[in-house]
This record gives sequence, structure tokens and C-alpha cells, in this order.
Amino acid sequence: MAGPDLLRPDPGLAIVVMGVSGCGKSTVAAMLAEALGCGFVEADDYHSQTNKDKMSRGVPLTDEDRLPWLESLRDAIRDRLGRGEDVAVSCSALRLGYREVLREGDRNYKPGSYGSCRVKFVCLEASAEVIAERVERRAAEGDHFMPASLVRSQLDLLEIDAAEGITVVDATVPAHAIVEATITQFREELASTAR
Ligand SMILES: Nc1ncnc2c1ncn2[C@@H]1O[C@H](COP(=O)(O)OP(=O)(O)OP(=O)(O)O)[C@@H](O)[C@H]1O
Ligand SMILES: O=C(O)[C@H](O)[C@@H](O)[C@H](O)[C@H](O)CO
Repeated sequence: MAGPDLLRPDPGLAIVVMGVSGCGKSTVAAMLAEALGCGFVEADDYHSQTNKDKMSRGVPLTDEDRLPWLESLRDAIRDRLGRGEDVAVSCSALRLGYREVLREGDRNYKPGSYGSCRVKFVCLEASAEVIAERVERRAAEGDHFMPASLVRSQLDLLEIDAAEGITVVDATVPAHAIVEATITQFREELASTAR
């Protein structure tokens, strides 16, 4: 007879690549999904048109603007973890409260039990100058709704509680190196996932 561990489906793992606009979240999370052969959730695709219009006008989102967006991302994570899948997510997730909504993508998450949560975060960090240069270049190329004028508000909002144990990574090293370091970091958790 199969033991209880064999009957229970292996849990998936969600790795959220976070940080301010322009730090490289989308680039890294897409490459991570490719490397892991798993799904990719791009948070920008989950914004309402109202939110996108607001940011395009150079107005930072409020917590009220962000909540339904974060909840839809939480639900997308929950779907995938519920199917035992891994998923790479690109989301700014600047504040602890925002990350707590995303952690609820793990149905078993108890607030504050960061270590056992199946939703993990990697924060990409770069200087304000590097970020501004990247966002300005991207905006000049007409590639993105996010204006460089919002970078300051993003940097002001970014906070990480030391108790969360989030690894902060240098966002100026090549993206493939960030992906490799991330896979190494979560090797054990990924190994327990059914694939
Ligand atoms: N490791 C890296 N080294 C150099 N340039 C990078 C790196 N990662 C991303 N970039 C470049 O920086 C710019 C911003 O990257 P990307 O769009 O992935 O950031 P983002 O954090 O997802 O931004 P946003 O949140 O505004 O969508 C892009 O032009 C991208 O090619
Ligand atoms: O929380 C926020 O202020 C926004 O969601 C932004 O961070 C954007 O999603 C994105 O980073 C811009 O491209």
C-alpha cells in the first residue's frame, strides 16, 4: 500500500523576481521559466487599463490600486501551485504587505512562516542611476508604459523585512548568471516538485 507521501501530490514552487521598475524582473523571470521548463506569469499583463493609464501619466499607483492586481496574481500563482507546477513570476512586490498577498498563493501559508511558504522571492537591486538609465532608454524606444519619472517613487517604496530572508541580487550582472544563482539557491525546493 502506498504511504501518505506517495499519495500527496508534490507541491510546486513559485519564484517571484521582484524589484523596482527597470531592474530586470521580466528579463530574468522569463529566462528562469525557460530554464525550469515551467510557466511564466508577467505581472504587467495583469494590470487593469486604468492602472496602466495612471502610470503612463506619471502617477504612482496607490495601495488601493494595487490590491486587485496583487489578488489576481495571487490567484494565478494558486492555480499553478494547486496543479503541482512551478512558476516564475515577474512582479515588483515592493512592500511586505504586497508580498504577503502573493504568499497567499500557497494555500497552506500562515502569515510570517516565510521559510515554509512555497512562494519565494528574489530581489534585483541596482543603483538609482542604473535603473533610471534603463527605464529612460526603454521609454525612449517606446517599448513600455512606465515613465522614468516614476522610478523615484518605486525606490522610495521598496522595503524588505530582514525576517523574510529574501536574497538580494546585483541586477547589473548578466541575466543568465542571476538565473543560474536562483536555480542553485532553490535547488532543494525545486527538487521536491513533480515534473
Ligand atoms: N542583467 C541585466 N543587465 C543589463 N541590462 C538588463 C539586465 N536585465 C534587464 N536589462 C535591461 O534593462 C531593461 C529593463 O528590463 P526589464 O524590462 O526586464 O525590467 P523590469 O524590472 O521587468 O521592468 P518593469 O517592471 O518596468 O516592467 C531592459 O532594456 C532590459 O533589456
Ligand atoms: O507596483 C507598482 O508600482 C507597479 O506595479 C509597477 O511596479 C509596475 O508593475 C512595473 O514595475 C512597471 O513596469
